[in-house]
Amino acid sequence: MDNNDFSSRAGASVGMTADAIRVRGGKPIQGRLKMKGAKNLVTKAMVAALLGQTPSELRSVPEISDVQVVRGLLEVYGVVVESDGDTLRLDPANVERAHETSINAHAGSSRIPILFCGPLLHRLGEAFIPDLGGCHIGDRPIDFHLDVLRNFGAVVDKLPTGIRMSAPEGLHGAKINLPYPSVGATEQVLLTAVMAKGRTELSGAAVEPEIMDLINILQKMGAVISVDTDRTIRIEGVDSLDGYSHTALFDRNEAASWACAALATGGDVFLEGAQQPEMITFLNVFRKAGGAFEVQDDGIRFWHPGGDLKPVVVETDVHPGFMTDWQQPLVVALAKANGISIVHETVYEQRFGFTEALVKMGAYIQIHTECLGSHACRFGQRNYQHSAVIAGPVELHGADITVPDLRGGFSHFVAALTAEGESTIKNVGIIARGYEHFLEKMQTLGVDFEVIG
Ligand SMILES: CC(=O)N[C@H]1[C@@H](OP(=O)(O)OP(=O)(O)OC[C@H]2O[C@@H](n3ccc(=O)[nH]c3=O)[C@H](O)[C@@H]2O)O[C@H](CO)[C@@H](O)[C@@H]1O
Ligand SMILES: C=C(OP(=O)(O)O)C(=O)O
Repeated sequence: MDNNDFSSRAGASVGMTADAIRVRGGKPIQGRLKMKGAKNLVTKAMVAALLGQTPSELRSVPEISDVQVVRGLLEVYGVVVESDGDTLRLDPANVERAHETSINAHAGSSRIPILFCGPLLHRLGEAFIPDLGGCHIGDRPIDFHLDVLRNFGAVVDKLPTGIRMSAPEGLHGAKINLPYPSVGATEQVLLTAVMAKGRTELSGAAVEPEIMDLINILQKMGAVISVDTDRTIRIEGVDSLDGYSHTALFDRNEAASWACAALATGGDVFLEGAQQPEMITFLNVFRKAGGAFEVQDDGIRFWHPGGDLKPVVVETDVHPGFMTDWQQPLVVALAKANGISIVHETVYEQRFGFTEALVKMGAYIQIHTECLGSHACRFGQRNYQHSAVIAGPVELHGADITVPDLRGGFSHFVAALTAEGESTIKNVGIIARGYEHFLEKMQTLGVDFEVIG
């Protein structure tokens, strides 16, 4: 499936019919937006419902296309999914009767199918996983996932169309050490270990807030999980789990995106539902770059307080570091800062493709293969273009842009908001993967735009 097909399908699945928009920039964004549950938690929470003997209820579910994709997958497996406003009720009672192990229909649209393995192996004894989707920001291998599953006793066969798995002897607890604190692989361990026979010890785990919220959910279901301060997670397998009732953690990535949009445009936004603990690292960088914020009980206000924006040196990292999904809109604000900034991307090897469009719009950005942050990362000696030097301040001008991926697309949109003149942005449907009611939010914030395709 090419990106344009996916873009329009993604947007249309959540009522975003636009595929191209024209934006007239140069106006600060202003207004109040509500942050719903995190894309990176909600989709996994939906998979967790497969493990329950009784129905689950998930609240604050955003209307984004990644949620639709996972809903479609669950329905293929016989899970009955009902929505009422932003609440989902997921009933897995029919999974054994439906006994569907092939989810080819959704190949290529999301990375979540790989997380179905553990729950399906527990429930059905087998699983088939097609080629995965998600943003094209590096190779995104699944070797850690497959190693993890083999450790639990799964038999893995790679086929030309995907991966077939079975667990002839059932799954048993394991001692696992991740070579890198991968978010997905940590979730794979959690979703598999909770019902594996015996104990699992995972060292080198990722501890992102979305993972902690998934642990909250699994504990509500009856799982026994402890997290140590040294990235070790211990799980005692149980024989059965119930459904859960849970309000999803807010989307800190969406919040950071709109905060950067306010900074870059000289604007002022109040993000209802945003919370400080999950954003501490972002808030520090936002302040150092010249932004102002105020934490309130019901959300966080972000604004540009006037004066020059300041250059910063940032290294993306696993939590509690600066999240890789935050750097793209920040780069646009840094293009407007007075001086030279550096962003060293240490999580994905190819996450600066989006800067080409910014350069076309007048930004001064150079990408280097060297590690320009404070420490050498996995990509330093491997010829990956993973450090960006951004010199400002520059005035951006409008351009014709095609959205390459979710966060890169959002940064193009921010660039168009700050630019002199008009920009046309194509492939905007991809933005609906992770940003709820994007066009409506643009209206709320006073953006001058029209849908052109
Ligand atoms: C749906 C979701 O939650 N997506 C998030 C998740 O992606 P995702 O879970 O895919 O990201 P990972 O944390 O697994 O990836 C981190 C790094 O580990 C590497 N790796 C990962 C798995 C593997 O089997 N082998 C391997 O080498 C990846 O190529 C990457 O370089 O965490 C990322 C890092 O916070 C975020 O940017 C994504 O928004
Ligand atoms: C990389 C991202 O998502 P995914 O892992 O779903 O592609 C993202 O949200 O920026």
